[in-house]
Amino acid sequence: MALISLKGVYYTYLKDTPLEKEALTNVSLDIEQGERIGILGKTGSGKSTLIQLIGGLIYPVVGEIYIKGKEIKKWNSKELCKVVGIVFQYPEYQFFAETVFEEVAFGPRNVGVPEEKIEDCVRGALESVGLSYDELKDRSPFHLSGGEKRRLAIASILAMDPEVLILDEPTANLDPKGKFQIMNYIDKWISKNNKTLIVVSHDLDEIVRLVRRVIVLKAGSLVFEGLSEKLFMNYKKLEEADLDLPEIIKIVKILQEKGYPIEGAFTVQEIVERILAYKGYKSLWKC
Ligand SMILES: Nc1ncnc2c1ncn2[C@@H]1O[C@H](COP(=O)(O)OP(=O)(O)OP(=O)(O)O)[C@@H](O)[C@H]1O
Repeated sequence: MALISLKGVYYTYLKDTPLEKEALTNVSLDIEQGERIGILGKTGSGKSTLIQLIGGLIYPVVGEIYIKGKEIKKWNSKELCKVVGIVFQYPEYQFFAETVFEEVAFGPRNVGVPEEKIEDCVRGALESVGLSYDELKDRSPFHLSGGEKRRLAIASILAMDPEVLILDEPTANLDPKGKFQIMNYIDKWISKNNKTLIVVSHDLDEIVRLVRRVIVLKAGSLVFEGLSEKLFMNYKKLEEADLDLPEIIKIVKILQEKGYPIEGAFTVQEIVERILAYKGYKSLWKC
């Protein structure tokens, strides 16, 4: 039994009004415990709608969603928060507490973690994202740097120890160092705790660093599902979905168009090896 299962899901905003908009069309998807999956798609393709459905914030108009085998409408919202934790886009805009401690403590208190365990919970969550409990606990969340704010927002979800962590554009608007730190901390937390990860992005470069399996949405429909390596050689799916090609895929595309035999090469090393062999040069790695 999959941890999360979507069966023929449709979702329509403002149904039966002149502004009716079908945001998802017949989406079926299984996500297993411990899996890391990326959701790619350009703006308006239905990514946020999909994660709101998985988080039980909205319900399918047609189709069903099962979390741990139980139909999503049958879940109590607090219980579901312990299973699915969502970090929305620009989560720092939703800070409300006066101190970092209170910001992180809100979630675990809300899902019923006993008061005597809250301090450990907050400390552990902050440390998971590289923030010092002792230095920051009494500071205002609003006075942190951009990267620290984003890490704090992620910590406030980690503090609930969800089985599935969903991140919507986790590194949007961060500098390269901030992006790297966030991806690193998420990677470690997921591996150490054997959690399930769903990352939403329009940036394949970012997604493939965290996940192996990718789905691509185009105008609410699932147009690709498979390992990221497959998407790598199948870049037309990305072009079809109007997504920017990552630099490495642009190179693959040029080489393929020029007739280099790189079919089946998935890494930069494999591609270079193929070109060297084709040109009659020795391997850089095997000599
Ligand atoms: N509350 C709403 N009312 C009406 N239409 C909506 C609403 N929310 C989203 N939509 C529409 O549904 C479609 C899917 O939106 P969604 O936010 O899921 O896309 P997305 O892929 O997450 O986009 P982005 O990358 O910009 O966040 C879009 O056409 C959007 O305009």
